[in-house]
Amino acid sequence: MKLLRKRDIPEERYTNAFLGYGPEDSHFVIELTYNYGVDKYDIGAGFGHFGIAVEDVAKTVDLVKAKGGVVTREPGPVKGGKTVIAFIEDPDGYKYELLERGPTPEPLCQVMLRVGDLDRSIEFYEKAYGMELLRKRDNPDYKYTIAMLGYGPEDRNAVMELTYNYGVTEYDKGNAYAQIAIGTDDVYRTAEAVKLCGGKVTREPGPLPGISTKITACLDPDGWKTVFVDNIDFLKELE
Ligand SMILES: C[C@@H](O)C(=O)SC[C@H](NC(=O)CC[C@H](N)C(=O)O)C(=O)NCC(=O)O
Repeated sequence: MKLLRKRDIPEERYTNAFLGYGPEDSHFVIELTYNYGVDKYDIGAGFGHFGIAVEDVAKTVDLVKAKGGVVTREPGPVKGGKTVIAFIEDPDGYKYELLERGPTPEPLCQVMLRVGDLDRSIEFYEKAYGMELLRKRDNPDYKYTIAMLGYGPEDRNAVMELTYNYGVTEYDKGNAYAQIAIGTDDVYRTAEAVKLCGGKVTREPGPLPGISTKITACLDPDGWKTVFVDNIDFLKELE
């Protein structure tokens, strides 16, 4: 990944770094936050991983190992499937799944979150967030079902991978993973849609003090947070 932007907000005692495979106005990126003086977080059990598509998982794993990175699952076909995967862990314990695929404009391709009722989540992500259910796959041998949802095909866009483990309805979310951010043309309408679908709006829509970017924040049925950011305001912020 490339470091795209770093900003220090001393008055709020944190520093952000934005990393990804392409510019923030057209790519999914990871926002890492350092809160002054805090060097450890609890990742919890609900957050799964970020997915990165690579053309050769084994070669990537060798590179990760050569740089002293931690590999928690060696390359090989996913249990119950064919896709070659591996898992690596960053220095804070966040997991990254490497997925073997052809070339893609969006290598940073997934956020996996565990949910307690897959159909409830699918309905919410479709109706409140306007995502499309791209595929759903049950893996009875390993007692889980996944649903991929997003705004475009998986081979060219970052998607949400929601995982339901049979019989598990709740997860400890820890205090490390914060949120995904999604662009919207109208934060007010988005907040309305979320409320109509039974989601909880935790930050009413409106401009942020100081920078005037309009945002709204909400929780999905499992309590996973999403921040919606006005598309035009966001582009101005990047200027
Ligand atoms: C290719 C795509 O389908 C996957 O990579 S699925 C990855 C798979 N997911 C799970 O097992 C989810 C259920 C699990 N109990 C959880 O909550 O994480 C996976 O991680 N497989 C591991 C493996 O070694 O194959």
